[in-house]
Amino acid sequence: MDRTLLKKGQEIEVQIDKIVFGGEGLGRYKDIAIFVPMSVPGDRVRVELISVKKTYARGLITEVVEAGADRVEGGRLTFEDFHGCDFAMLNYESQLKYKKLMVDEVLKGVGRLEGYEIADTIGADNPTNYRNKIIEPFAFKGGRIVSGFFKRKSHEVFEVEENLLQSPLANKIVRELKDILNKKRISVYNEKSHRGVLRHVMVRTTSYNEAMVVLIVRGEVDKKVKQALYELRDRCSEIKSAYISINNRRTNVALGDKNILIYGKETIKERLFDIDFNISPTSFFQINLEQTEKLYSKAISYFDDVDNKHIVDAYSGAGTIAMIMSKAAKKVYAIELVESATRDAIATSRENKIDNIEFINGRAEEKLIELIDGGHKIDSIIFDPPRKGIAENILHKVNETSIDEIVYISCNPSTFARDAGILDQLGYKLTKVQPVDMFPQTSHIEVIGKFIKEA
Ligand SMILES: C[S@@+](CC[C@H](N)C(=O)[O-])C[C@H]1O[C@@H](n2cnc3c(N)ncnc32)[C@H](O)[C@@H]1O
Repeated sequence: MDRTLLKKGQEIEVQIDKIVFGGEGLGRYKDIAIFVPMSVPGDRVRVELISVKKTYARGLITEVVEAGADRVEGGRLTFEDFHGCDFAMLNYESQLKYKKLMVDEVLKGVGRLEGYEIADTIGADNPTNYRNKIIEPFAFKGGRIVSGFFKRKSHEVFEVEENLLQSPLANKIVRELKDILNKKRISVYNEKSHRGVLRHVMVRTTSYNEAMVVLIVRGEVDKKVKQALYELRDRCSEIKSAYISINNRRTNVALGDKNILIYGKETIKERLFDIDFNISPTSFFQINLEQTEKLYSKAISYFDDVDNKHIVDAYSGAGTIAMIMSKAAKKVYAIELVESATRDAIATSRENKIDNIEFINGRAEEKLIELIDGGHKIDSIIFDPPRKGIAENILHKVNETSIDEIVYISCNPSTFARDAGILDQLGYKLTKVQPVDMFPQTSHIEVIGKFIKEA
């Protein structure tokens, strides 16, 4: 078919055949691939085309003509209807099923891998209100300060009364904060003019029902903004730590360079495996506590034997995995780039009298190489890098050693698949893969892989 027959803005009817990596449904119109966000296999949908390319087009649903079996009921159609959750149109069991299929597909497609065992996705008992950290942008709309999430592919803020993924405590704090800010009539940052004050709010909540609030502003520590945080504490006694973060840059990154403690403690604590971990505003901490316990247990079970071993925890964040493994290991090296995270980890280890971890602050691509070049004994490595994956020089360096076991946790299956492909070429075979649903209602998925060097 001549694709020029398709035009942006046109409405067509499509049968959805599958969900592809990234979470969109895929169907065909004549011989053109049509990607349809928020659709499920078996759906027959009317879509309005929002872009038309040479070999494919993308359309947004205007009507579900016939619903696929995995679709939830309730007549909701859009990303906004589902509070910005791009997988919430699927019932929960099906989310888990498609996540496993997506991981498998990307391992075969990107990594060209085969011969591994892939387990069913580990699901959550609580697939809503699980997030312990939220960051919401502010906007000024209809004469009011609002906050929420950005609409799909736009910078227009969409507000919801009770966010589906946030903890009830975070929902309450954000609601009270907006009420206070509206009464104080503090200006909202405008990214075009680079003027105005309020940019984002970040709230971390814990299983102790405590919270940290970080108000991110342009300018300086203003009296009115400070006052707003004090009034917020009067309304929400759960807040144990409050910061103002100054972000004067033209950037999409929320947190600024200067984070100033306004009241309370510098860190809040969260408990995992009987350890209370310190968390600063800028330190990484997994956002879903229930699933983190399952993720770490499974990852650690992938090691043949930890007892008395020398382990590297590369990309170690606030030191969670290192500290859990230190109970059985002889020594753990914890390598982390962000200074506050290393500082938090050191404080946690002291408070818990853990003395067999060496905390190394710096880039894994330099510090791990130094460890290896320094001749330190290393039996196994656990990697848990950010979305961009592991720097390639690390994988080549590891290959020069006698380390024959690697466990790799990833929040991005496509870079995981790329790195697994490189490891495969080096002789490290991917033997087992475990998808873990850290992000229910969204198409994001965490994976754990075990690699063994062939003798
Ligand atoms: C996905 S988090 C994992 C943290 C930790 N393992 C956990 O489960 O909480 C990735 C961590 O890698 C850190 N990081 C990012 N780039 C890095 C680099 N080049 N070298 C070392 N750490 C890095 C981030 O600051 C973050 O703490």
